[in-house]
Amino acid sequence: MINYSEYPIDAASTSEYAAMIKICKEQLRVQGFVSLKNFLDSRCVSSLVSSILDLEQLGVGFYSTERHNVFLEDNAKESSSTDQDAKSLHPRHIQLKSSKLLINANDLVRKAPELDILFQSTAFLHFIRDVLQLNLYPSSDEYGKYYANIFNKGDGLNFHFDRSEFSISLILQPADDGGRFQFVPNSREIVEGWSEMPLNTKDLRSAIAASSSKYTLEEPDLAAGDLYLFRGQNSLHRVSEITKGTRINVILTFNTEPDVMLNNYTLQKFFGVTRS
Ligand SMILES: O=C(O)CCC(=O)C(=O)O
Ligand SMILES: [Fe+2]
Repeated sequence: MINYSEYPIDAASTSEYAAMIKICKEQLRVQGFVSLKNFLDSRCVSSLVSSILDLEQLGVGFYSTERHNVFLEDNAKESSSTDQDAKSLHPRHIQLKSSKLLINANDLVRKAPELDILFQSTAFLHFIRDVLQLNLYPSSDEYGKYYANIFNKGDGLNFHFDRSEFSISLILQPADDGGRFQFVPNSREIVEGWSEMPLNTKDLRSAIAASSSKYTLEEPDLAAGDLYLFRGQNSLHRVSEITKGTRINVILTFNTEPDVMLNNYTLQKFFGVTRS
């Protein structure tokens, strides 16, 4: 399942393990992002993709479509305060659209047992603890401990800063066109200073170029089987609109406290479930 020859997460006392952790930590420190190419072997990826697509075919999953600003904050109060604010093109006032289909852990567990094995694996837990340098606990939320996101044509996750400190994601299938993961490391400050929110890659590049040269737009090549860890709180990012094919990824949820549960708002809005 895991490509242990390249990623010896099961051999924590070896120098190869130490070297791998060092590289991951350094990339995370500099960019807030690290990807591990081919973390899952191709058999495991194919099996997960077909299980997830079968579930989608059966009508399992919740399609959410929402509007949000880059800060994922409610701006209703500010935008109604003055006419000028209402006309402002400042990122805080621009509502962006995101949509995707989500299949929760409860629906995945029987069809995709590999995910559960990976999620429960102590070697994997120790590995992400070592890279993120945090005492992490696997989520015990029956819906949110892991979940698949399926992006079809027209779907995407528009520009935002995450609310959570970090995310751990497995890419199972990139889109045939579009669906690019793009991010601007440590960009919160410049984005807050923009008078106009760029809405596409070209305008984003110009807006970045107009500020200090220390900012860059990163667009890592993410392929099937890659694992990535991302600190998304201060780095503007998105999954650009899918223009061809289907993008599938799985989010694995680890928290800095044990027994964290998703709140009802998130469960209803993105998972389409209410806890019984
Ligand atoms: O799907 C991805 O690769 C990124 C997802 C993301 O940015 C998020 O869930 O906040
Ligand atoms: Fe995000």
